[in-house]
Amino acid sequence: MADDARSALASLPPLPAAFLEFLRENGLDPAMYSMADTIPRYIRLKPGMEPQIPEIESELKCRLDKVSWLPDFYAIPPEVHIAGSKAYQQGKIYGIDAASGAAILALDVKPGDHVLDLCAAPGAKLCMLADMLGGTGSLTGVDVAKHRLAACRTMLQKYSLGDRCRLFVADGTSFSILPVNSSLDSGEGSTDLKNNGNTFSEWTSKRSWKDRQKSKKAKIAGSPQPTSTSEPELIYYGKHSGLIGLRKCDVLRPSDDDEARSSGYDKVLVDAECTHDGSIKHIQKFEFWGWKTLDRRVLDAERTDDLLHLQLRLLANGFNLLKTGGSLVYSTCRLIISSHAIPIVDASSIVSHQKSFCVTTDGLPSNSLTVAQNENVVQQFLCKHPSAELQKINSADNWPCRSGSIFKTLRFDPATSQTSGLFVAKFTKFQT
Ligand SMILES: C[S@@+](CC[C@H](N)C(=O)[O-])C[C@H]1O[C@@H](n2cnc3c(N)ncnc32)[C@H](O)[C@@H]1O
Repeated sequence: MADDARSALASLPPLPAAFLEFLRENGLDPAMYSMADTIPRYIRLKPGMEPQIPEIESELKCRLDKVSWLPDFYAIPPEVHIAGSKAYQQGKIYGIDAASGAAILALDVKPGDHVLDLCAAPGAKLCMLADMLGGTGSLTGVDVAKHRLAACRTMLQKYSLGDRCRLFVADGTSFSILPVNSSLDSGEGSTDLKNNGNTFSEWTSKRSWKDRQKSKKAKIAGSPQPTSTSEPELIYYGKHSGLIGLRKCDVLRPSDDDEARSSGYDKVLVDAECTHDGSIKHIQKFEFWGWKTLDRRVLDAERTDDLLHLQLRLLANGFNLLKTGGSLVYSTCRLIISSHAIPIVDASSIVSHQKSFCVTTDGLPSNSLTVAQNENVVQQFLCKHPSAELQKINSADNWPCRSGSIFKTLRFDPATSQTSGLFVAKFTKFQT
């Protein structure tokens, strides 16, 4: 252990034995948990705001250090808060970790793409996706938590990025609405748009009587989260999202896998739900919450295993909605925790249809739970989806990350990348 790390570890309150054991089993250095204070905070500058850097620096009272490997990203000291600043309130900057920015770049969004963000809230990545699309294509954000998705809506509007977006409260494991099909007859621009409630008219935040009744009922019933069988709820769509003038029944029609292969999304992001507790900054919060809650909130086997299955189902459904030739990026916070490793699938059974697949131990213990929760999800997914292939992330050559245990996957380690840490895998769908 380096001297810096040792002295940083000495300044930490004692970590509970169960957690130290977990770290040991996973080949993780406890010193990483003292690092959160030294990892910079990252902001992304809205394109076109570069001339305003001196003004932003003087307002935040710190230098904006350009991140050489990531366009429009700047590092600032971790203690600087941006939320109270004018630059933030006026939508010139937003906070997003550099590794998250890399996951978006990995998607390689092109003008005109139809993009799906299946776990969109609170929306930093969604905003970056909208920026990359500019005034082209379409962006669909989905999240199961309505209040979190409402925060996305606020963000899109604040940064004037919502024009081509639509936001659905829905369960991402079963969401099946495809991008707006250009063959549908849109009445946009027509003078006699019939607003009879069956077609989309311009979006308004005012809710209809029917919607208000529905949410009243939901409140009485305790506002249940959408389940895989509930209908998706559209809570926002932009002026140029292509919906205006279309019949609701056409747009909201569930699709099947065959249809998605030809008319699905060009790009899909599955930034899956994780415990969050794996990120260094989150683990540090237990210092304040009390280490006793760590067992219940992080190391609880049932909860974390449920999460693993959720990640797999989100990935599988995101892939179903991808069109042939399209790309999907799957990302999770790097260190997610389960008390039961899913058995590693025999690589030879995958090699038969995944020639590029290759497992290396990569310095991690073979029973590593971080591997179980990241690479194993990828492995299990590849086993079940013969039309999926891992893709090399070309832009990653200059990134401060390393290969994951599966060839072509990436890991951003906090210590070496100076980010909060992320696991990233990119897939493409080919014709079977
Ligand atoms: C890691 S966060 C996503 C962060 C987001 N991509 C961003 O950049 O701000 C994971 C999100 O997944 C959502 N989620 C959890 N289960 C889901 C499900 N079944 N369907 C859709 N979203 C889900 C959570 O509500 C949470 O907002």
